[in-house]
Amino acid sequence: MSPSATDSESLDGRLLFAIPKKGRLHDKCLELLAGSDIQFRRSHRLDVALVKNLPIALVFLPASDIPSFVGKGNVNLGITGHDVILEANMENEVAEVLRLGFGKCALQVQVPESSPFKSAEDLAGKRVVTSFEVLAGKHFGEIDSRLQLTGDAATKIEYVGGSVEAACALGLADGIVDLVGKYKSGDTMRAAGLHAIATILETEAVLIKHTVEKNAAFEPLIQTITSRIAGVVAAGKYVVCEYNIPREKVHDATAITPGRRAPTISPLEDDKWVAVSAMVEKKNMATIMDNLVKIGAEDILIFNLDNCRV
Ligand SMILES: Nc1ncnc2c1ncn2[C@@H]1O[C@H](COP(=O)(O)OP(=O)(O)OP(=O)(O)O)[C@@H](O)[C@H]1O
Ligand SMILES: O=P(O)(O)OC[C@H]1O[C@H](OP(=O)(O)OP(=O)(O)O)[C@H](O)[C@@H]1O
Repeated sequence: MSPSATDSESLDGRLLFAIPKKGRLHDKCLELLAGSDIQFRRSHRLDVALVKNLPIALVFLPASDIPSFVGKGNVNLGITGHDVILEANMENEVAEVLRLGFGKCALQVQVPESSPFKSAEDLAGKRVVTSFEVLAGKHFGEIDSRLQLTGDAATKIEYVGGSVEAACALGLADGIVDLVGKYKSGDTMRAAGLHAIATILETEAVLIKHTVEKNAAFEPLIQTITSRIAGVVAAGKYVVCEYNIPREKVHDATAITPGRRAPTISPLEDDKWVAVSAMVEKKNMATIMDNLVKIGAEDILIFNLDNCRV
């Protein structure tokens, strides 16, 4: 009989890799796994999936539980938000191996547009609702102690599991602490008639590993997985830019497209011209092309990368 993911013996010798089972990070994690050629089939409703081509088992968990699973060594590796690591107080138990460039958002203090409170200090002593009671508690704890607000005068932090943005309209809170997406950011906040008055933390998804020796035997496999995932992340971040430029402009061209180490410069049949090839950050692509045109570059081409190791 072939091993099943529910058969705990089949997990022996496998590195356990925790993946968010739903929510904002889930789909991006599946893209990373596919790009890293980590092949698996997850049976309906099962939260453990054996990887077919590597000695790994994927464990699908809520993003907020992953820091403590990794921190306590129940799983070896995981992907989650930097914010939830701090919220779980696991920053000393897990090592952040790689930033993944998605799940970018900010944990912000928000109040109704019409609120008289203009800063987190104004809100101190009032009612604050959040899913991040540790981080919000630390933030307002510091303000309270600075403003000497103690006992009944201290800020009242109340936990809710979701839909935090509704708390002010429902009369439960004077302000909230919640995440605001970095791209197309603030839709939820604006729809709820709120605006941000302070930022507690900027965060993105990270690859994390257990810090203690429990991982020693898996270290070579962790290196392989990290290198593959880093390749997928870099391939999403960079494009290759190729163009022709008069030879006397090579110096200017190199300043515009320095590449990661140096641009590749190749001769053309016309010896007054050279071809240049360099990796550039996707987000700067349009400006770089504008600047190349200005110095006389021609035939500028941009190529997406499927994968890379840089
Ligand atoms: N709007 C957003 N834009 C980008 N990243 C986000 C956003 N909201 C949350 N994240 C990131 O995704 C992580 C998981 O958030 P998400 O709301 O998906 O949680 P979840 O595990 O689905 O929880 P829930 O049980 O509340 O649905 C957050 O900790 C944060 O790092
Ligand atoms: O700035 P935006 O892109 O609008 O995203 C922000 C919202 O996303 C998250 O909640 P999510 O939608 O995951 O659901 P939740 O309220 O159940 O946590 C977060 O808690 C905000 O409410």
